[in-house]
Amino acid sequence: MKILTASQIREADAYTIANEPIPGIDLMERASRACANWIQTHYPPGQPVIVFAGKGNNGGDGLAIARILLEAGYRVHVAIIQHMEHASEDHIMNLTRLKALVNSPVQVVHAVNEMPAIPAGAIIIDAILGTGTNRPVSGWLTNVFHYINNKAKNSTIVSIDMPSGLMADRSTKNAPSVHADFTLSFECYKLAFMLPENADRVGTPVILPIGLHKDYMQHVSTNFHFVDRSIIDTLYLPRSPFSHKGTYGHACIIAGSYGKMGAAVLATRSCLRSGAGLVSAYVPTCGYTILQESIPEAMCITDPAGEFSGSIHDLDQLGITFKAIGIGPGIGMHPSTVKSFERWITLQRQPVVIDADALNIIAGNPSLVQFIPAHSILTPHPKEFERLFGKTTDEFERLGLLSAKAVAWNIYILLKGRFSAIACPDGSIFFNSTGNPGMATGGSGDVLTGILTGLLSQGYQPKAAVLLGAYVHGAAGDAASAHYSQEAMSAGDIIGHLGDVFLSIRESASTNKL
Ligand SMILES: NC(=O)C1=CN([C@@H]2O[C@H](COP(=O)(O)OP(=O)(O)OC[C@H]3O[C@@H](n4cnc5c(N)ncnc54)[C@H](O)[C@@H]3O)[C@@H](O)[C@H]2O)[C@@H](O)CC1
Ligand SMILES: [K+]
Repeated sequence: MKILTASQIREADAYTIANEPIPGIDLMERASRACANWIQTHYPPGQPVIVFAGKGNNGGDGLAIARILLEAGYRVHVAIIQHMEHASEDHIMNLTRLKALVNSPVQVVHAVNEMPAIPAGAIIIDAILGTGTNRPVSGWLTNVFHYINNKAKNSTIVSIDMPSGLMADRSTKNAPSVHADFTLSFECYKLAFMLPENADRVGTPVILPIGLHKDYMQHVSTNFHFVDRSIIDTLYLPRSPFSHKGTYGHACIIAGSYGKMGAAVLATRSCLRSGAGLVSAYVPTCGYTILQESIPEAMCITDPAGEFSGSIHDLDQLGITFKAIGIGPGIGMHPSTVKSFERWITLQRQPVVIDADALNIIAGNPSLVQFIPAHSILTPHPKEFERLFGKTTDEFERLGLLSAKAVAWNIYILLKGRFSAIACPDGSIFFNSTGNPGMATGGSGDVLTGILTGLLSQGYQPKAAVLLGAYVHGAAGDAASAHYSQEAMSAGDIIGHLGDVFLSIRESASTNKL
């Protein structure tokens, strides 16, 4: 799914109005009905509803939702927030329609002391500002937001299109905004929803299709995408009935050190569970028994240094042709490991997966960047990202940096998070849609490294591998949390659920082809 900017959404609205064609007021009615339906599906008519409406089209949506809910038997109170003098045309039209209803209560609020009381258990509809927000909110609106956020007990804030105060494409990290429980947003995710700085403002985003014109949506060009199932199904490569283990490549996981052999075990196991034909683990001698006993299906190559790896650079001399290599989980930062990694990276000619301490080694010696093979995949978490690329003032700036580095280094960078951001060498960014907080646990990243290496090994191109790998990793985490709970699940449980995810993708990909 494409993620559009506020101005592209305005263009999409205008294109739809002109080419469907449909009057703007009817498009607003469609959007408002989609919201009202969602509310009616989730909350019974007995609950009081308070609608806070601004003076633009977001407010117009609020007024239309109020009318539809009133007609459906809800008790609705409407407060128009006078944040500007003149109302939009469609706001005025919807106000007229609302006032035509018998006993419809409409109050105009000019100051925070005029705000209506919010009863316990109320559904608060926040339709003050939407994608038209063009500056951080200040002045008395700040107090209005504060009043709404300090809502009465058991009430729920449902923001329409955007939590008021948030800008779709710019940081409003330090500006006031409504903190929604749910944000019902039209047609597509907004960039602001993808960023951790807005997590407690957006609440749960719900995307409601409103039938914006297909031609516009197909042709509009954007750098930002949300990786949903429709993208994933097109990436999946079914295995050929005539294949053998050689078809799916020999993968190598370079991982582990004394006390961190679990990282090697997790990455190796997830690599095997992601379809590699053969998997070798390259580990220090101290990890030999651990690895062989826990994963009999994997081969094991040992580094003579003992408790850490110091001869990674000699791997190429073994005469084995690896189809894909993943390096980093648990390797540590012993000076010999650092030196050995530095030599090894200069010898690589095909895309590799680089994670954890391998990233920290590169951060400590930025001249290594020139040796990272084109289209390699780097998987930093935010701290590793900062060590590699430096600090940024907000997360929009960080996205810009992420994209610029992926272009400059000609690589894929997967920045881990709730919606992991995957930057591609062409500058585009894909946000992964799966995963949950239960995955914020030791070893989860090692599992991802193994999955990515396994996918590369069996012939996925790096872009397909990183998009599919991130999705599968998150989806297996979701399945694990459904089974064990977010608290009790561990990284190994993610591996345990990879099978369910591959089965389900295989099934829907083959159904789509019928
Ligand atoms: N155009 C269309 O056809 C549709 C628009 N829709 C709704 O229209 C919304 C966009 O409407 P508008 O473009 O009228 O904009 P908004 O309703 O978001 O904002 C209204 C006005 O508030 C003012 N404003 C901006 N920032 C402010 C700030 N920080 N403090 C105080 N005032 C500020 C601006 O003058 C802005 O035009 C969408 O979010 C969506 O809810 C939907 O009804 C779907 C269809
Ligand atoms: K809003």
